[in-house]
Amino acid sequence: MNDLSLYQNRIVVKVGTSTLTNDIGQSDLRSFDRIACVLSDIQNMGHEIILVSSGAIAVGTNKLQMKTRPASMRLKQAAAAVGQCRIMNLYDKFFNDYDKTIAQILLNAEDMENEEKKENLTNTFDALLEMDIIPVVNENDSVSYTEIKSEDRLFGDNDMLSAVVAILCRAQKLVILSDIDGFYDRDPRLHPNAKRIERINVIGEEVQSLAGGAGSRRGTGGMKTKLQAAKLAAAQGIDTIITNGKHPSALYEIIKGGSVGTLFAGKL
Ligand SMILES: Nc1ncnc2c1ncn2[C@@H]1O[C@H](COP(=O)(O)OP(=O)(O)O)[C@@H](O)[C@H]1O
Ligand SMILES: N[C@@H](CCC(=O)OP(=O)(O)O)C(=O)O
Repeated sequence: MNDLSLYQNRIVVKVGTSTLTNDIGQSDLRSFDRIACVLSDIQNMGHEIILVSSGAIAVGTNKLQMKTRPASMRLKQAAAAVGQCRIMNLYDKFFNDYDKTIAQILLNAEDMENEEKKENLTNTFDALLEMDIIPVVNENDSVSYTEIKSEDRLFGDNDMLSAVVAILCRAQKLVILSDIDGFYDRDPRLHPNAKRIERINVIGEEVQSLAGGAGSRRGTGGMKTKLQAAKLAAAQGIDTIITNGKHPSALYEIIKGGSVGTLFAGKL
């Protein structure tokens, strides 16, 4: 393949905190299991899968029996360090049930700014995928937590991280599993009559004005960062689909090119 083409069978799937934890902040084990099952099955169908997973801070907060998400950066980073172990342990357990091997990759914005590091990362992803291993990616929160620090959140949200990974790995599709069925003409939590939009070809100002912030205490970024991510991916020809993480079986339709959630069409 030449340098600009995409791997037709390569998919990056991003899953948010609100899909991996329940309303009282505990790990949603059924959700971990469903995601592991569908991704393993899709890999068995010949697709290459990269999973970008949030959840480290929320799961760490719970494991440390902190009553609420910590406010200080040092405690958030400590919670992330604890929670990252826990989520990898859960993924390992569930993927193992489906006979799959996973690998952990933790990244920071700086890793993307350095050509040598980028090349090392690409080589690692390619080698893992060649061996049918499913990489599980998160931001390396304990080293630099840009989500807390950066005002514009250009990299610091895992929505953006998933787009950056999709571009780095030249994936054909980016699927963002959220706590909502897709992108609506208004935030459905605030406007019950909001309508889901099936397809968006251009992410201009008009579309951006429809996006609100996070819908739950557990999610961060909301639709704003998902649009930023979709826009970044679209510019490299990558399709982004936003759909509900409670029903990851939607991925079967998505790989067939069916209409699920909201499609942001990639355009070069
Ligand atoms: N136009 C919109 N369409 C759909 N959801 C929206 C929109 N604007 C804001 N939202 C909010 O974005 C939330 C999803 O983002 P987020 O809270 O970051 O969750 P997650 O971590 O699961 O991705 C929804 O629950 C919803 O309340
Ligand atoms: N790196 C952080 C995730 C931050 C984040 O973007 O969360 P989310 O909005 O749930 O995708 C963590 O693992 O807790």
